[in-house]
Amino acid sequence: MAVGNDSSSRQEQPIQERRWRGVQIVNREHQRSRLTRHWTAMYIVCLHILTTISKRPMDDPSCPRAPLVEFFLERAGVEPGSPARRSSDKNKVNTPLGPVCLWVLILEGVSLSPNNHASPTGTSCGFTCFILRVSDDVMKQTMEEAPSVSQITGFQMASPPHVLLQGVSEVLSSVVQDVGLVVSGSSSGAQLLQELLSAPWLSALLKMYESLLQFQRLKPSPLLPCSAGVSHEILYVVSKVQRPSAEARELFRLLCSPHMKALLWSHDTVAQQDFGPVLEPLPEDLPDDEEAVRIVCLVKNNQPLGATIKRDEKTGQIYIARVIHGGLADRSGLLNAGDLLLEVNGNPVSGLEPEQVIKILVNSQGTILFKVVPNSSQTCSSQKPVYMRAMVDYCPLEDSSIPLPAAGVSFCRADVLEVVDQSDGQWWQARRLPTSGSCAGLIPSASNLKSKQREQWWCQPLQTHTCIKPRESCFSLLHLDLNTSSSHTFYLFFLLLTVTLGDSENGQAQIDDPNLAVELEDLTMDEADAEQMDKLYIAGFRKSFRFWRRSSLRRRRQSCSSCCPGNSSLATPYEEVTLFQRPLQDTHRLIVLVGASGVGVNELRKRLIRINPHDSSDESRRADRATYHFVNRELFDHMISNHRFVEHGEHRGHLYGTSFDAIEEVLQQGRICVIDVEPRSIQSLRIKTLKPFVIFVKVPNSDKLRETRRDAQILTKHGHNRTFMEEDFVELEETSKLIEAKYKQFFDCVLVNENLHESCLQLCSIVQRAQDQEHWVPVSWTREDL
Ligand SMILES: Nc1ncnc2c1ncn2[C@@H]1O[C@H](COP(=O)(O)OP(=O)(O)OP(=O)(O)O)[C@@H](O)[C@H]1O
Repeated sequence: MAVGNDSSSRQEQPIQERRWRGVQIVNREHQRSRLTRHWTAMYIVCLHILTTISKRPMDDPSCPRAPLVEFFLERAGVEPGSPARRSSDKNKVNTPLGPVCLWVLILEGVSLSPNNHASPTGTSCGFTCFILRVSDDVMKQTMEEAPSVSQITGFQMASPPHVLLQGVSEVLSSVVQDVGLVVSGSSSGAQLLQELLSAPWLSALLKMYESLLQFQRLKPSPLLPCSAGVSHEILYVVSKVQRPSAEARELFRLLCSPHMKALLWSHDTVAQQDFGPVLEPLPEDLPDDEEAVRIVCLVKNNQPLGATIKRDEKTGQIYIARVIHGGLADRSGLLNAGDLLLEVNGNPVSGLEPEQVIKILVNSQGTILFKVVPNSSQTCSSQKPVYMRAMVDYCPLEDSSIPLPAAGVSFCRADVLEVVDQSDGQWWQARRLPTSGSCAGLIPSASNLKSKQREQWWCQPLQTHTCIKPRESCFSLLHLDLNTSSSHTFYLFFLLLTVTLGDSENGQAQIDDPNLAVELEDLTMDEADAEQMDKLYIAGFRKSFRFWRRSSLRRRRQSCSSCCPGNSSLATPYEEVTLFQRPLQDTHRLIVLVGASGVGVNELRKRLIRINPHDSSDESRRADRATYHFVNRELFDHMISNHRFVEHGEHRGHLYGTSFDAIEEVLQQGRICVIDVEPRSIQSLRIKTLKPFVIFVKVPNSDKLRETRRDAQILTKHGHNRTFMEEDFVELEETSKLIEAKYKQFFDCVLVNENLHESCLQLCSIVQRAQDQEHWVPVSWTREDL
């Protein structure tokens, strides 16, 4: 250690003597006691300063510690940059520079261990307090009783024995011993002492001491934390101002308010806490294949844990089977599928049945501690959500195979599901839209759902298949066709109804699309035949077609498509969908109306046409007359075999149909095409080029139905109109229910036809929204490659 500047005498004199040469002159008794008092006073001054400022950071330029350290080191004869300045140097404490080093250590926030080992723990606060206390005792002794060196030496004996503080006592006693030695030694340092006492640094120190004492008096506690202390300082300063400004007064008022005081106090209290747990560093020689165990602590609240477990039947070990997206376990980010579960709340779980583990979990209160071995092959699953339209209904509570019924998501047909995880082949994780919470749930995967449906189908009691027609009726149908094939009266009836909407007749409805089309009906056949047919049949075609539909629907009421595993809902339990909004330059979406016969589909469509604002145009005139295409039987058959009909049928020997070509033609003209079809035809219309928007016209409740249709006319099975009877209402309600039950998954919108006028306005608005707003459509309609 380099000490002092006196290089010439350094060789001969012991370090101790050189260090304390300034006090070696004092050898008389009175001088000794005076000296002792002064040194003690200096100690007290310094220790007060240290106590006050020891909480301030060393690199704070406003902190007086740095110059203080410099000062003490200089006085001690330590050269700048010498090892003595490194406070963490353990060996410096017991050297003759002990007191200086002690100060330096304290100044730099270093505490001493009982073995005088300096360690940079930064917890010197209590330590300096102790010194202050001891120093007060010392001051009392020295100033009032003028104690001798030996008395001072003895203070450490009087101090409370405290193992942690012994090191401090020893250091202090060594200082006193040093002083005692130099005092008893022969020296002529009176002059030096005088210089020392009259030195400007000492007066500066005393001034600091006084200021600090004043500051100390302002503070409620010697360890007042920072911001509260600053606030007190400000208050003190403001209170001394003669004529405080309005801002100063406001500041004073604010700082005096109990809320602000409490806030600052809370801040300081929290800021002083050391919240981070100090963990042992990992041993460096840890083998690479060492299994790291993770301790996961979750606080149980009202929501479920959001994870399922499984047992490896071979090893008996319990694994996390899946973590539910958005659930408690998922949000913690600490539990993953495939993690090996070792303990739950200290209970080893290996070998237990999953039910037993669940019991432990259920019985746990508050905090649950898991000990897991993380799944090393865990791949970060960042699956993009996929949106699926449910084509079937599902209720987890009725499904005994679901791993966690409480985590199951129930859904009905037409619901859109946000599928967030498909990593498990059997159980996906999804949210039903619009979602109410962030937590996903379990739904059966498509393959799982299909196999469930198949199982269900096989379990059903054997039923007569109404879909299989007796041979006889097939022949009779054929007979009919053959009968009529010889004549020219085989007609293809293109029924296309398209409307242009705008100001309604009474000005209540408006759709600003001039392209919304009118009813379009064309007749194509030989001029002469066409003229003849026009006279004979046009008035009846529409009615006949409706009648055919009506009777065919009745025949199919007992459809067995639901009991056949090959039907569409079994083939695709989910349909992937995406949000789609028609680009302005694209053709309009086809509007499809479906509903039970007699519910008012025809009436609504007709009214839709009538509120067409372009009444001066050709289109409105054409709206009043049907347009038919007449073709010969050969072409009709050809079109059937090429699936060019949306639907086709026969009534009284005539063949009718609605063709795709005609629909596309209307759409290509930039018009909106509105058609009404049998519900079973919806599926054939669901193609990319048409992008149909399906509106289900539903019956109102029983009372309203009977009330509103009191004067309405219904088409009977004999083909004539009459007022509604009770049996018609019953049939209408039943059919409506059946259609909804069977085709709900295809409906984009449901319109309850209660009040005719209001329903019509609603329909206008729905048609407009279908064209202008975003809706879920099958992804296949939006993909370029398909
Ligand atoms: N909301 C309503 N209030 C009162 N009467 C209505 C309402 N909707 C329709 N009607 C009347 O009910 C009768 C049957 O309506 P419409 O002919 O439109 O039925 P439909 O569904 O087209 O049946 P079909 O296909 O068998 O012709 C008509 O007289 C019609 O005016």
